Amino acid sequence: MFRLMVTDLVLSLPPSIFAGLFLVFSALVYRALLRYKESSRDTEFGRRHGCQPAKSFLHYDWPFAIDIIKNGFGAAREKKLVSFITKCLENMHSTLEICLLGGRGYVTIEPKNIEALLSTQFEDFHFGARSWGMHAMIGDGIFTQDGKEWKHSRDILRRRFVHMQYQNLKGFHEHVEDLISRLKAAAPGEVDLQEQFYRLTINTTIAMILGQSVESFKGETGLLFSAAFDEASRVTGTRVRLGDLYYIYRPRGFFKACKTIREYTYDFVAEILSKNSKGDTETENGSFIQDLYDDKPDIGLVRDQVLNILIAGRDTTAAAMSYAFLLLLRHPATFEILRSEIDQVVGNKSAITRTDIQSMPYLQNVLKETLRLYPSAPINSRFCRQTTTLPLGGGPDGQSPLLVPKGLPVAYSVYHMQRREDIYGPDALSFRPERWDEEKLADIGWAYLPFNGGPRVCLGKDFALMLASYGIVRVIQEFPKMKLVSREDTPEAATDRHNLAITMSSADGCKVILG
Ligand code: HEM
Repeated sequence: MFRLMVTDLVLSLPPSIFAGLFLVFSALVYRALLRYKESSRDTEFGRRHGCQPAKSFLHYDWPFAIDIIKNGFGAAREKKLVSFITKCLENMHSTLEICLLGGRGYVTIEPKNIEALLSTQFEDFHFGARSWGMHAMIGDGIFTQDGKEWKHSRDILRRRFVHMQYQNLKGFHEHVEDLISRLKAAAPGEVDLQEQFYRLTINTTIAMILGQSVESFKGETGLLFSAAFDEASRVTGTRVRLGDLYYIYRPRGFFKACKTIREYTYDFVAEILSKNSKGDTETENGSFIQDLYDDKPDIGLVRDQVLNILIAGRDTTAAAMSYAFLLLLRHPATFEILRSEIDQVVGNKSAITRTDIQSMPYLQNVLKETLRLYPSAPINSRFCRQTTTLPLGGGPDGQSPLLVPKGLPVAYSVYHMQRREDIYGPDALSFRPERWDEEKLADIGWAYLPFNGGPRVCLGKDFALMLASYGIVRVIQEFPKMKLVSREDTPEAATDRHNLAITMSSADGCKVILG
């Protein structure tokens, strides 16, 4: 009876609908066949490369791992997402398979696998969905591009960065002294250093890229721009974490914030280009923008590239400086060693040079150790471009390769890798800058990676380390007696709450009494 009804229905359909249904059905069958063919090709590929199934799997109790998603969102609300992820990774092998909402992927904290992702098998992986979530804020630029477009952007920008590397640090002076004046105005009271460092890094990064004094950013424009930038970065961080579901998160105010920063940046770029064309540029740094424009004469594209560098440069360096102070002030003996190194090398001198910084090995160790415990980009990911393997993580001992089919995401956590006791020793969680003088860390290689490695290694590493060093030296010279507002006994306690967006920062800031 049912069969007859269906036959009647089909025969009563106009021929065009019938043809349409037939096409859809054929397409579905074709896709299923293709998937089947691909997966048998992948299995064959895995067999040839000695791949074994993953040793560890993310444990969940509810179907589709909904409990993990729910608890993860809860932890993020309480600023405890990093600790939540730490718990999930506990007692696991260094590479594990996860399956969330039916989507499979790997998470790794294994140096060899991370080296494969970022360097030795660079061509097998790309950014994938990560870039889509960033697009509304920063458009197309070095941070969102892949393949040929990325390579082109990188070549152009690298030339500018290499050039900057040989500059003395005079460009930082004005902005660091502005910071010191703001702190002096607040002394001897309480101040959140983290907020102040954000202001310092946005000013210096803008000055470096736009090549003119930041006068135009001072006052209301600068504040509006910074507030919009904060809001847009915060939302963009969550959109990036949502992968290809990024578009479902669109809180009120987000698109307005994106519009504000995009319009302001467009105007700044246009103004500089117009000044350049009249021969009116204040410093030779104006050529940063000019280089980009000469390469592709489209102000919108130059604007996007500028925003890409801003997002890469602002939060990362400010967070590193804040965590450095949090750690130093919880370890007064370490603070004292650094203070006395500063005293010996530069005394009260305020114009710090590159040579001064290079003569302070303890300061370099402090920054290295800070970025080990709190890497600014703690968790990152890549998507597989073509079916490949990861060197480790498969088989009963986790020593066999793993098959990575095309399209699969692989997340890597530098944060957790840099805290591994089997690599850094039983005191891996302690802040101990001296460890960097020990021989066993001399060949640390891919197990220390705050600036990434391989072809996409951070372009601003030298800039960031010089600025952070300069800022730390000046703040300690001026306020050698500063104290944390709430001094916890355990070094980790107060920094345990983090904002995890694209970068990580202390959710409670770095509140100090300047003394
Ligand atoms: C402590 C400070 C910093 C840290 C820890 C840091 C870390 C990183 C990391 C981990 C990446 C790789 C991201 C990825 O491929 O997924 C990266 C890329 C990048 N960084 Fe930094 N960064 C810092 C400061 C800066 C600064 C100050 C600038 C510029 C002013 C900058 C410019 C860039 C650029 C342009 C890229 C993209 C490189 C590419 O994809 O080819 N960074 N950074």
